[in-house]
Amino acid sequence: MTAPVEIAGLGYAYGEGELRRPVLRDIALTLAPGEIVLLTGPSGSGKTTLLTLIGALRAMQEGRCRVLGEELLGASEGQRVALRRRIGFIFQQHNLLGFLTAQQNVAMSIELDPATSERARLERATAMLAAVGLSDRGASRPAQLSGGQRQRVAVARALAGDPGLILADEPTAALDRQSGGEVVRLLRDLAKRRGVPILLVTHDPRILDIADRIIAMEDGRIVPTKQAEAVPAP
Ligand SMILES: Nc1ncnc2c1ncn2[C@@H]1O[C@H](COP(=O)(O)OP(=O)(O)OP(=O)(O)O)[C@@H](O)[C@H]1O
Repeated sequence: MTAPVEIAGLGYAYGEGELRRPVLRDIALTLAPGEIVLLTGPSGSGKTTLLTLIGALRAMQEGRCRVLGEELLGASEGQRVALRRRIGFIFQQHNLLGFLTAQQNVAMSIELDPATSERARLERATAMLAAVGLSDRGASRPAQLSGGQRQRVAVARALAGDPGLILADEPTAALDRQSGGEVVRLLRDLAKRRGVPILLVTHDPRILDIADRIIAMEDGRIVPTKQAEAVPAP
């Protein structure tokens, strides 16, 4: 069986001609089913760019990147859009729609196939909100919720589509310790119960302990982490 994410020799540059600036070089990374990998590193080291490439949010330039069985190098926009529907995205800015209720925001990510009635979608959204501890807030709009509650709605939305992979960019940065801990526990449960791998960009030292593996980036490359260096030889 192939891994949910397999990357080799990935490179990426912004700009063209004289303005061309490489920001990712020779990246290799594999995620196993259910694995939680934290991606750390200084600002500007390329973490978000890597996340958006894996999430098929931008077109690949160089190397191999196979995500949920799809090769992204040379993939069409249509193929990338189809793949994005199979990925749950959680960003620091939760990107909830302000004019929709929490329940409607979550229901949005449930595939619009003809077999799923609107009622079934809303019921599933309600169940997902209950799973993140917000069963009584389905009718609230984002502005009526706390930062932690909004981020939990974003988690419910990312999970509602039954994703094969979760990509999260600083999901706890704006949260206090308790809310951040809750969000992280929800993600860990999902990874372990359903075998969904999670790649999570973070600067938040409070959540390092959920990781199966921590990788660090520096200047566009993956570098050995202190933790890995600290592991004694067998
Ligand atoms: N759209 C863009 N056009 C040109 N350069 C960009 C663009 N987006 C990012 N960059 C540059 O690419 C480099 C990597 O940025 P990226 O956002 O991937 O880093 P990061 O590690 O996620 O940083 P941070 O931790 O601050 O979010 C930075 O030097 C950044 O200025």
